[in-house]
Amino acid sequence: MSGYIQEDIDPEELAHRTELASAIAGSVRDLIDATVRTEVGETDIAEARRLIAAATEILRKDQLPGPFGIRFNADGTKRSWGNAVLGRRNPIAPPVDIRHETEHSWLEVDLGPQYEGPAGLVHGGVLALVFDQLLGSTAEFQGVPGMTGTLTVRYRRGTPLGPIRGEARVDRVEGVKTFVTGTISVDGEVTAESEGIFILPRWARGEVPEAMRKSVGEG
Ligand SMILES: CCCCCCCCCC(=O)SCCNC(=O)CCNC(=O)[C@H](O)C(C)(C)COP(=O)(O)OP(=O)(O)OC[C@H]1O[C@@H](n2cnc3c(N)ncnc32)[C@H](O)[C@@H]1OP(=O)(O)O
Repeated sequence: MSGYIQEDIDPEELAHRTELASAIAGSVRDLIDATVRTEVGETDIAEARRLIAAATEILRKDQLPGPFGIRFNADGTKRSWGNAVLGRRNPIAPPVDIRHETEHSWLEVDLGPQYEGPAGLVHGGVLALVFDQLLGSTAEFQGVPGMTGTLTVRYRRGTPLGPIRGEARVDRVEGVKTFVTGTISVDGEVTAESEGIFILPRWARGEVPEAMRKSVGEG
C-alpha cells in the first residue's frame, strides 16, 4: 500500500529530526491556542498575519509533495508524523502518546480550547477521533490490526476541556475483525465509552506488513 515508506535513519539523526518536528509543531500549536483566545485589535491582527505569512513562506521553501505517510526503519520503529492524533509534526494533533501494557493501552492528554464543542466541553467529534486512534493502536499493538470498520461512541456526560485519560483493550477477535472497547475519563469518572470493529482489509490479508503490525515508536 502506498504511503508506507521504509526510510532508515540512524538513531542520533532521528532524535534530532524528532526534536525539530516537535519544536515547530509545538510553536504552531501555541499559535493556534493564541488565535482562538486573542482579544487584540485590527492593527495587531494585521501584524500577526504578516509574521505568520513570512513564517509560512520559510516553511514552503522545501515541502513534501503530499502527506507525510507512515515511515519506518528496518527495525520497525515507526513515524506517523502527519497523523491527526499522534503526529509529532502535526499541530492539529494534541499530540497524544499512547502507552501499551500487556493487556491494555492508555493515554493522557490535555485538550485545550481549540478542541471545544459545547461551552467549556470537548467536542464530541474530537473524542471520537481520540477513540479511533486509541482503539486502533490497541488492536495494532496486540498484533490484530485493522482499519476502522465501525466506531460507536456513547457520550455519558460532558467532558470538560483539560486533562483526559483514555483506556482501551481488545475484547475479542473474530476472523479478520478485532473488537476493541475503551473509555475516556476525567478525574476518574468515565465520560464516554466506545467500541470499535477493526477489520484487516482484503489487501492486507495473508501476511500483515511488519510496519503495520506493531506500534513501536509511533507518532
Ligand atoms: C492494517 C491497517 C492498520 C492501520 C491502523 C490505524 C488505526 C487508525 C484508524 C483509522 O482511522 S482507519 C481510517 C478509517 N477507516 C477506513 O477508512 C476504512 C474504510 N473501509 C474499508 O477500507 C473497508 O470497508 C473495510 C476494510 C473496513 C472492510 O472491507 P473488506 O472488503 O476488507 O471487508 P469484507 O467485505 O471482506 O468483510 C470482512 C468482515 O468484516 C465485516 N465488515 C465489513 N465492513 C464492516 C464495517 N464497516 N463494520 C463492521 N463490519 C464490517 C464483514 O461483514 C465481514 O464479516 P464476517 O467475516 O463475519 O463475514
